[in-house]
Amino acid sequence: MTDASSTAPLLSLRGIERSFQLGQTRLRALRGIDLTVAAGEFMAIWGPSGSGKSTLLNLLGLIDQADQGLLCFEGQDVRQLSDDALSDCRNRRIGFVFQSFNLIPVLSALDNVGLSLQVQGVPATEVRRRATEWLEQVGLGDFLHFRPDRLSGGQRQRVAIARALVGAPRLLIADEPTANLDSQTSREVIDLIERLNRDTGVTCIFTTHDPRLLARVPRQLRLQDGVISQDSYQEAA
Ligand SMILES: Nc1ncnc2c1ncn2[C@@H]1O[C@H](COP(=O)(O)OP(=O)(O)OP(=O)(O)O)[C@@H](O)[C@H]1O
Repeated sequence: MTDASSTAPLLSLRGIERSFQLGQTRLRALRGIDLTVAAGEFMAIWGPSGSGKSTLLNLLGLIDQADQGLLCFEGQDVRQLSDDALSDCRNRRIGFVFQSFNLIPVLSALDNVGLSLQVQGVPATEVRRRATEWLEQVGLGDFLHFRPDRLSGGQRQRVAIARALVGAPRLLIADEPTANLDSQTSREVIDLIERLNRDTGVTCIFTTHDPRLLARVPRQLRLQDGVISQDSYQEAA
């Protein structure tokens, strides 16, 4: 990352376009997105099915690249990064949570959370210490040795959140983290993400279909037909 990273917003998007070719037609999933996200924000992206939420989240998580426009992560234009630098940025600075949890079924909660640190060559005692600490943070201190099939959906998502944050990323990206959970558990998961955002300062961005989950979220970005139709920050300004 460049020297600009200390003062720049975490994410800055200008004129972002993303299209997909479907047979003869070109589908414009994002049609000119301008967005600035400061470090430490907690933001929900919501809106109808097909409005471009996942497409935008994939760009913010550096999983996908725009066809047009400028996207800077910590002040760095991501188009200027080599594939290796982009992967390194994604692996070290961004944690991901998915709607279907994506835990490894044969590993305990502790090993699921510690795996990425182990792969990075962190010593085993340190891996264990940090994974235990994170599982305690998400309220699963009594479930360290449970495999995913012995955990409820809400508990699995908590393991996934611990796994996403154990490497101390700058950004947590969660694509519909509550889609497979009942409404009470969904609220608990969003409350947990909100507390972790407050306590650790990690920037958190998640997508949802469910407007009932927005009450605790300071910034709400509504997408419709590939454009931002509402941004609660701009309305408040
Ligand atoms: N890889 C792809 N190939 C072709 N079309 C795609 C692809 N990804 C997304 N699209 C299209 O782009 C548009 C936006 O999709 P996206 O998944 O971002 O919407 P969404 O708001 O996340 O929808 P949902 O709430 O149903 O998940 C949709 O019309 C979708 O069909």
